[in-house]
Order: sequence, then C-alpha cells, then structure tokens
Amino acid sequence: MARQTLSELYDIIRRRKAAPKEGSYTNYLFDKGLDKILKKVGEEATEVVIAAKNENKQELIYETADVLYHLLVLLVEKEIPYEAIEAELASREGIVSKTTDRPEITNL
Ligand SMILES: N=c1c2ncn([C@@H]3O[C@H](COP(=O)(O)OP(=O)(O)OP(=O)(O)O)[C@@H](O)[C@H]3O)c2ncn1[C@@H]1O[C@H](COP(=O)(O)O)[C@@H](O)[C@H]1O
Repeated sequence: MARQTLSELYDIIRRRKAAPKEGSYTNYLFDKGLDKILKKVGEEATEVVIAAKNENKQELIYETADVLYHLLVLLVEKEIPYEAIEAELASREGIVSKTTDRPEITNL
C-alpha cells in the first residue's frame, strides 16, 4: 500500500506555496489567507469529533487525514517548520511513556 508521511506532505505543501500550481486546492487556501485556513482547521476538527462518535472507523480515518492536511497548511502559512513539531513531540517522550498505555487498535 502506498504511504505518505506527514513530513512528505508538508514538503509538498511548502513547494506549492513557493511555486503555485494551477488547480491546486492548497494554493486556493493560501490565496484565501489565514482566516480561511483557520476556518477549515476548525471545521475539519469538528468533523473528527462527529466521526469519532460514529461506529464507522473509516469515516474517522478520512476526517483525521483532512484535519492533518489542513494543520500542515496552517504550519506552512505560519512558516513553522515541520521539524519544530517533531522536536516538540520528542521533548514530551519521557512524560508520555510514563503516563499512558497504548492499547492496540482493533476493529478497523
Ligand atoms: N492531502 C490533501 C488533502 N486533504 C484534503 N484536501 C482537500 O480538502 C478539501 C476538503 O473538502 P471540503 O468539502 O471541506 O472543502 P471544499 O468544499 O472542497 O472547499 P472549501 O471552499 O470549503 O474550502 C477537498 O477539496 C480536498 O480535496 C486535500 N487537498 C490536497 N491534499 C494533498 O496536498 C498535496 C497538494 O495538492 P494540490 O493542492 O491539490 O495540488 C497533494 O499531495 C494532495 O494529495
């Protein structure tokens, strides 16, 4: 199965900003500006919440992908490197592994 990491998607989005492509939804968002991007992040996050209440896990996967994409667009718009998020997560590693269980995901 083809996979795309968030880091790879971030780079594609960054390249769209540097070199706009005709018909690109990403460029449509950049052209509309920060408020539009924020609106989409809010909408997509709400859709994740709604999907999580549903039995259909595929819907939650779809909406999660949507919100992650829009968050990456926001990071590029705000000129925050993806590595800054990775570094922030890494800095929490000690805390998280002590305090959380990681149950296996079943029933996809
Ligand atoms: N991962 C995504 C991605 N996820 C979601 N979306 C778009 O996000 C939109 C969400 O749907 P909505 O119905 O909420 O929005 P809409 O009605 O289309 O538009 P709005 O006016 O509401 O903003 C859809 O148009 C999706 O195509 C994405 N658009 C692009 N990508 C990736 O971004 C990269 C660059 O793509 P382009 O910008 O199309 O070149 C490629 O790798 C793409 O796969």
